[in-house]
Amino acid sequence: MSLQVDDLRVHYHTMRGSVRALDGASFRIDDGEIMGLAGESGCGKTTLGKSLIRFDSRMRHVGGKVQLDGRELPIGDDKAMRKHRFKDVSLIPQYAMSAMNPTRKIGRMVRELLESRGESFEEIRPELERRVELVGLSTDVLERYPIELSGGMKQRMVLVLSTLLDPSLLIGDEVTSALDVSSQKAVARALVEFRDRGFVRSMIVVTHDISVLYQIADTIMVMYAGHLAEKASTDTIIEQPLHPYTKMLIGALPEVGVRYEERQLEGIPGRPPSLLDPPTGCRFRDRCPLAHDKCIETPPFVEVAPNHQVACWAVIG
Ligand SMILES: Nc1ncnc2c1ncn2[C@@H]1O[C@H](COP(=O)(O)OP(=O)(O)OP(=O)(O)O)[C@@H](O)[C@H]1O
Repeated sequence: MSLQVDDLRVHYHTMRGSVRALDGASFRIDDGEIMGLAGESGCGKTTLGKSLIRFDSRMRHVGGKVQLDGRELPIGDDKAMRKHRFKDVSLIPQYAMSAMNPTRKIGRMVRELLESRGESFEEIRPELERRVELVGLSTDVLERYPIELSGGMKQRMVLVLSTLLDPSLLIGDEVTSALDVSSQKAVARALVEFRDRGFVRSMIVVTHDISVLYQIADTIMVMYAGHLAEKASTDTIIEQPLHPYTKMLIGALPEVGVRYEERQLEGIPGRPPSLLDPPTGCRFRDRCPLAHDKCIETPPFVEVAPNHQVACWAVIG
């Protein structure tokens, strides 16, 4: 098993109080697994991804633990995490391609990054060039400035860079967003290829866009308002989702073959609760057509079939 997360709680401290962005997440990712992380904006996807690599100044590790390849990751300890970043766990943050330093040629940027980690650029260069070509770029890109590359080229370069030291886990946050469809496909293909070649053991791909996950993810985990709702194989999530919220989310995607009778769920009124003061129990209950008395208690995330977990009282009984 690659990643094991137990009861992870991450909150943001703000002037108005604690934002309970991730409130008790437990799941695992197997070796070789590409897990898509889906859910509406603000449900905590980025918080989960970031918490596995770097806390920002407002984030607090309130509880829970994370193990990668059987060893605990000191996620709340910025200094202790330093030796794991890039080598064991790597992140492609949202808007990574726009964050590339415009004043540095790409090759120089890679050199600086490697040297800051105590690695030799010259030793790694042949492998770097091989991977640059593998993602369909010419090695000339190393002599170019980021501004000279298209969005899709930059994103493939960011993928090469973030996986150069063969991390065990790669977290990609909206890596295909803001790209045209053919660039999206090229980046998605590169992600799968990198996993297949063992450049990275497992991946979390964070996106709003379930159709991207349909192409590349082995499993999909759905979040709702800081809680996990459901995790299963991609086919199961698309074709036989159990959680009412997953059904609603998938109902917005008729093109991936979802049954029409479920599309009515798209129209569920209401909005997710504020995470500053979330209700007790199931956070979806105010919008849920199946809500009943029991839902004032928080449903556990239970394995209802092999590799299929759901947190819903109407499903688990
Ligand atoms: N730095 C921060 N300070 C305070 N609250 C934050 C901060 N970052 C995120 N949040 C809050 O935490 C919750 C989860 O946000 P997060 O960005 O993890 O969601 P998300 O699902 O990734 O959303 P999106 O898809 O829009 O990126 C939201 O309520 C958000 O407002």
